[in-house]
Amino acid sequence: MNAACLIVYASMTGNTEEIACHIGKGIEEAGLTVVIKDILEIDVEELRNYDAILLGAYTWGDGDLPDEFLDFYHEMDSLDLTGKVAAAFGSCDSSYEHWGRAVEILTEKLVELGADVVLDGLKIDLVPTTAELEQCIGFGKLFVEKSFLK
Ligand SMILES: Cc1cc2nc3c(=O)[nH]c(=O)nc-3n(C[C@H](O)[C@H](O)[C@H](O)COP(=O)(O)O)c2cc1C
Repeated sequence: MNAACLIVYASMTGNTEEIACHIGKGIEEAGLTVVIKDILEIDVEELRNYDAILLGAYTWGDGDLPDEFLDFYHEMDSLDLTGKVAAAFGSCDSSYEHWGRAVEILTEKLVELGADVVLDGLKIDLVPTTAELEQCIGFGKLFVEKSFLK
């Protein structure tokens, strides 16, 4: 397998970043290479270079995407993601009414642009526990299995 995999995340206090890194670990353990980028260091055009795209964001405001994700989110509309596999993830807080809504917003955008979303979005409450970090690794492995080992 030599599929190219990209993880893009937004993280204010580090939780979603930690989730991203562990999903990346799972993808690598499943045999693929992965590039992990902060939302602030990527241009939307780069998505064209990858076969697999995972987008991660914490939920902000009242069930919103983080502000730093908004430009990228709107610029994504110039892309056709048909033929690519994808998934979304993020840290959130179940004490809020719109729990992890950002994960759903990203999933909906990926579907709208034609990507094949192979897994339900992964929502982790606040700081991931050791068990949840294992779950993130498992999510990465399952993503590869569902995407490339069918
Ligand atoms: C002002 C504010 C608004 C938030 N709104 C929501 C929300 O609507 N839904 C939710 O699930 N979490 C919400 N959160 C919780 C964050 O998503 C949560 O703290 C998350 O762990 C932050 O992830 P990060 O470490 O990757 O930045 C909010 C947090 C803050 C500070």
